[in-house]
Amino acid sequence: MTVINVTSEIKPLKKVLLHRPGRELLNLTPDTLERLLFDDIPFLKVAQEEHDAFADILRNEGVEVVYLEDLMAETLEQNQGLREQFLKQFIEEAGIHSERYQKILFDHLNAIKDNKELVLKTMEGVNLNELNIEKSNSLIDLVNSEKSKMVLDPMPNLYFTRDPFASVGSGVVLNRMYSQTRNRETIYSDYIFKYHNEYKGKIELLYNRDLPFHIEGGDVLNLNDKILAIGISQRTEPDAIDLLAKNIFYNSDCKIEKILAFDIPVKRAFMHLDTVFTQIDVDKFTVHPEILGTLRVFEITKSDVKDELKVVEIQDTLENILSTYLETKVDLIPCGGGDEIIAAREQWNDGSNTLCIRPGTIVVYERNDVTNKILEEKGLNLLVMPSAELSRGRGGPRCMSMPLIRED
Ligand SMILES: NC(=[NH2+])NCCC[C@H](N)C(=O)O
Repeated sequence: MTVINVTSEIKPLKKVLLHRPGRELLNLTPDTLERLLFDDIPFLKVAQEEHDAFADILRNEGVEVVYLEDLMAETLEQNQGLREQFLKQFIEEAGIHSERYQKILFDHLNAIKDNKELVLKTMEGVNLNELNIEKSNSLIDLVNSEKSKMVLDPMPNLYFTRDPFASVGSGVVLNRMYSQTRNRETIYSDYIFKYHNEYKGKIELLYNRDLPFHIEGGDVLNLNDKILAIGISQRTEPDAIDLLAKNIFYNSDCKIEKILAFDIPVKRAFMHLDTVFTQIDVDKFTVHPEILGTLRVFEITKSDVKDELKVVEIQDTLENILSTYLETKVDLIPCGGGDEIIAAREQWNDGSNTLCIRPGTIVVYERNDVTNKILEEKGLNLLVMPSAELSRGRGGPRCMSMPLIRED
């Protein structure tokens, strides 16, 4: 049975991984926004309603929706010994190194018997005021005079399931993330792929969270079964692409023969390649107009020498590059119709970050009405989702979804 199969951005979507935003969003504060990569504090109740509407849109289109929190809870359910290992690793990676606090946190979390509740709690984070700490005379306790303070950070970016790993063919690029705050997110996928009954022993890992260089799923686009596009961005280092390419070409069964590495500006509005363009039909993309000039792209293939790569630099427009590699003339539809103010505004709210369900049918945020109108005029079938709160995390429908299976 196929458990992962993604060889395109547009072939009919069959199964997708989401995370319903939870109480982790309640632990965002103005002081932590920047570190936790948010721009504002979403209203949880409405964010959840919007997210449920997203999931319903997908189900109505015949897509099977699975949730990260359920898969992780099932993983713990199926492997009774794993809970202790998971919690210890989780606490350590959260930066708790004092033995005493490790034990306090372990006992606190381990007391939650229901596995799903436990998983949700790890996502939410732990406040000092929940812990029954007898004040000792230790320096740490004396200095910690606050009453309400997060001792285990929340993971508010989890609802962007696009980023911790990427499905490529029947394999998985399991990422090392750019930021400390997101790196713990990949523990869940690591456990699911290694230990969940449905996945264990069946998934080839093309990259690994232990590797030193960072790469994120928002930068990985499956152009077709042979060509992968990857952004060189704030989130993805060239060194990671180099390692991934060598793994793919020389140490895996992956069918990818060519990687196109797109050099994009290192700034927040461009954080991943999928904030700059997404494919919406066989020959159509939505794009950020700022990327329409000449681009630098590196074509990476196998070299004649084993374990080495052949890299060729290309300088051309996005339109020419995509047309050449997809072997069809492509139409790039600029976000906001090309008007600079509208484009900047709608881009900020992920106007060019759409999720394609099948060629020509895409999920978009309601708030980007200028871009949406243009897309409709171009003949696209838009599935419009509410977006007032979810968009505050700076990610759109593509960021909020990880395809597990697309039809061939
Ligand atoms: N694939 C994406 N574009 N993801 C958007 C992620 C947004 C998230 N707040 C971050 O900064 O990491």
